[in-house]
Amino acid sequence: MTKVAVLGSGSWGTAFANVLADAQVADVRLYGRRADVVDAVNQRHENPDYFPGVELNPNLTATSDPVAALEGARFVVLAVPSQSLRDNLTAWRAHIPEGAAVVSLMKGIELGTMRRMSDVISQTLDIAPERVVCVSGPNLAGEIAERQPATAVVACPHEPTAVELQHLCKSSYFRPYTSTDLVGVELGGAVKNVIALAVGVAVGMGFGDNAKASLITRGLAETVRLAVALGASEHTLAGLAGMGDLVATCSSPRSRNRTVGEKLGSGMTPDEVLAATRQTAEGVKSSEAILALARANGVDMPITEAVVGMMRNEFTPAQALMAFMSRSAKPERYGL
Ligand SMILES: NC(=O)c1ccc[n+]([C@@H]2O[C@H](COP(=O)([O-])OP(=O)(O)OC[C@H]3O[C@@H](n4cnc5c(N)ncnc54)[C@H](O)[C@@H]3O)[C@@H](O)[C@H]2O)c1
Ligand SMILES: O=P(O)(O)OC[C@H](O)CO
Repeated sequence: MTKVAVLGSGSWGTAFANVLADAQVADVRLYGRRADVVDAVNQRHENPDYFPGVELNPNLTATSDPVAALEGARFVVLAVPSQSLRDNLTAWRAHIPEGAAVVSLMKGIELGTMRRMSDVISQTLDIAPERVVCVSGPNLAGEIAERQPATAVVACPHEPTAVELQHLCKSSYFRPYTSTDLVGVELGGAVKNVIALAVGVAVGMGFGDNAKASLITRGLAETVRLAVALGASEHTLAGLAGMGDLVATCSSPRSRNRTVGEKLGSGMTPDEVLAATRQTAEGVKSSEAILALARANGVDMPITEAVVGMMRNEFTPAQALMAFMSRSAKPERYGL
């Protein structure tokens, strides 16, 4: 059986490891930092912190020893916060098997370097981009842990590697497609978190579906502008890792990013919101990196700019709305 190591036993690491175990074609080992989580997965087949009452596949085993998790792995799946990926990888690097493909589940851009996660992986591990895979799409971990139906995209510049992972994670409730457009898939996943923050702000301010649909649609337009400028195909952004994920995240009260925005829109300060947020809401930090990337490439991203301004406490949600609505009148454009 193909061995897969999943490093990170938070929300998505646990749910994706369970997808792999349910697909029944891989031997899956989940690494977690906390002994109590590892014990609960092994003994009670449950991760009570994230999915209380959800029964995980009994064949899914967990360990708090990353070396044991990584031994003999053909795929190494990474499910940690984007901003901690580089440090985590540096600690794990020596134990990642030669020739293993490395899979990013992250949806963020590194602060400071403006790098996509696949870039951070290739650079830190000194491996070719063809060995790096990204899985993304409309994948709210809670729904997937409950085995509700979902689709995703498995992206890798080396298509046979994407197909190999596709077979390992295809199950009765999880349907993965493949793509070779790693740039488009990663940017779709990272930018949708920022747009979901903006939609949350609108919800928190008490606005309705017109405002949400407007932000989703114009959010997609600015995502496409950035992604195409960086070499992605605009078709990728019309697919599951673009529009699909944007719609799921912006519509779901389960989204951490939308929830952060909602609190901001309802009058909490950025500091109060962050103090009340326990899980990873990638858009908070990645919005800064995405805005920097956009500016470096001459791309206009007004919604991202508004989110950054609100998170920096430079202006209020009401001022951000006013700035957005009073932009100059122009023809509708999608993409560049
Ligand atoms: N939760 C989802 O629904 C979902 C779905 C798709 C993609 N993602 C992406 O997956 C990535 C991980 O998200 P998550 O939801 O699993 O996050 P989480 O907060 O639920 O879990 C993060 C995990 O990383 C571990 N970790 C390792 N180093 C860490 C550090 N330095 N700081 C904090 N935690 C550290 C934590 O112990 C925890 O197990 C994010 O990029 C997120 O955007 C999440
Ligand atoms: O809870 P969020 O906002 O991190 O979104 C989770 C997933 O990325 C949705 O696909």
